[in-house]
Parts: sequence; structure tokens; C-alpha cells
Amino acid sequence: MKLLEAVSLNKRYSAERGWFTHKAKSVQAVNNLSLSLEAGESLGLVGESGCGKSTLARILLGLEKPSSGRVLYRSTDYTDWSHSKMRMIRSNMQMVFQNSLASFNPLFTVEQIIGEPLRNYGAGKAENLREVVADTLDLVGLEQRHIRRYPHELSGGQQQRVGIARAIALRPELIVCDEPFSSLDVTLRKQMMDLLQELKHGLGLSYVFITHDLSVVSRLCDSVAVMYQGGIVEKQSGVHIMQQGSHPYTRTLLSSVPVQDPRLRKKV
Ligand SMILES: Nc1ncnc2c1ncn2[C@@H]1O[C@H](COP(=O)(O)OP(=O)(O)OP(=O)(O)O)[C@@H](O)[C@H]1O
Repeated sequence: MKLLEAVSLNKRYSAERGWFTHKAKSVQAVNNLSLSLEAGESLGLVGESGCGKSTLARILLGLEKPSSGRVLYRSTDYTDWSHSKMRMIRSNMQMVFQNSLASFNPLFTVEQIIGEPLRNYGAGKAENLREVVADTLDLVGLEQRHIRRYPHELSGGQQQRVGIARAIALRPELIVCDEPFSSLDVTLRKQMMDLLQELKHGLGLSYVFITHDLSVVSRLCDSVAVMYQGGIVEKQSGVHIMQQGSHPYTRTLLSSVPVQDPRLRKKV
């Protein structure tokens, strides 16, 4: 069953007139892009800065409208849905941000942050809400004593865990993670990758994981789509992309992945 489908998506931003040319410039952020995600699948979306990854994520989440093309959730076309109508499926699609701290209300405790989507979507009564927040803290590996803390009283890794907890509080089917671990050190990044895998298997979660780093998604995701200039140039299983990635841009990305043993380095 296809959970999510994007069909021939285009997104063009028109910009102000250029200072020198006096011509209206525009940017084709997403260019005739199609993709699909099965229920339970994890898809890595990898590409250089500015290739349109975040724009695509916003379109998939219904936060932005494409210039043309369609987006479908479980075969329901939601491309033209209003913000209020999106609420019907929004509880099933949540997002984890690159910088969770910036997305938190600094006056909210961890409990309030994780409980916010539950309150917004009227999911359960107050006592039940406390229970769900406590369970969610457990799921992301945070101790209960953190529940009364404020965001600035947490480490970077703990903040990202709270960001993930908020995204899974409603037990969505899909989360879109936009560079969620890029500010973390290698050890924490590994812990977070393990956490996402646990949640995928434990909750049957599907996710789209956006990053610059091919080595991260090749280990983490069932399939990897390589994005270049607004389009997908290649899609392969996470296992195969490192060995069989054949598009010239994929090969450029592969050449920048550090390999511990130089004898194993693939010629690109
Ligand atoms: N609201 C907007 N108005 C005009 N141009 C935009 C807007 N949002 C994005 N763009 C442009 O669209 C292109 C794609 O941007 P986007 O943020 O989607 O790329 P990205 O791959 O996510 O980059 P990064 O990895 O650096 O976050 C860029 O050229 C960007 O400047």
C-alpha cells in the first residue's frame, strides 16, 4: 500500500527583479519530481544544499503548495486542501526539524512541548495526556525527570530527542526529518539513528530522512533517492546505493564519503 505519492511535482519561486538585469528572476526549486513511499518504508533524500530538499518536504507535509503536480496520502489527493482541511491527515504526518530548540516555545516545559500536538488535536483528556507524554519520553530514551525541564536546560542530543518525541506523540504513520542530526557529534548521531530504527520497528513508523550525507541514509534507510537541481536522478536501496550508485552526481557524492580502509575505496 502506498502511503505517500508525489506525482510530477514542480515548484517555482518568483523573486524580485534583479538589480542589474531588471528581469524578473525565478527559481525552479522542485523540477518534475515523482516519488512514492510504502507504508513502513524509510526513504533517504540526499542532495547538495539548495537542490530543493526542504521545499519538497514542505510540499509533502502540505505546508506549501506545488506550482503543479499532485501529492497523495493513502491514495487521497490533498494537493489543494486548505490548512484546516489538512488537519484531517496532519496528525498522521509530523516533522522533525534540524534545530529543534528553535522550534520549541522557550516558555514551555518538556511536558508541554510533547503534549502540544496532543492538545491541538484533542487527543485524550488531561490525565491520559500525561500518561502519553510519559510513555513517549520512554520511547525516545529520555528519563522522566526531564519532564519539568525547559528546552535550554537540555543538551543538544536531548533537545533532538524531545523534537522526535513531539513528532511521534500522536503516533503518526509518517515523519519527515529535515537534517535532524546535522548539529550533533558522531556518537550522538549514531544514537539518534539507532533510535529512529527502533521507532520504525516498534511503532511501524515510515519516514523521509533528508540530509546532505549519503553515508548516513545508506545505513539508515530502506531506499535512498538522490536529488539534484530539483529532481530525483537516482533511487536505489540503501544497501546498493554505495556500491551501485551510477548517476554522475551520485558518484560525486560517493567520492566524498570517508572510507576507513583506503583499499576499499571505490574508484569514481
Ligand atoms: N520561499 C522561497 N522563496 C524563494 N526562493 C526559495 C524559497 N524557498 C527556497 N527557495 C529557493 O529554492 C531553492 C531550493 O531551496 P531548499 O531550501 O528547498 O533547498 P535545500 O536542498 O533544502 O537546501 P539546504 O540543504 O541548504 O537546506 C534554493 O535556490 C532556494 O533559494
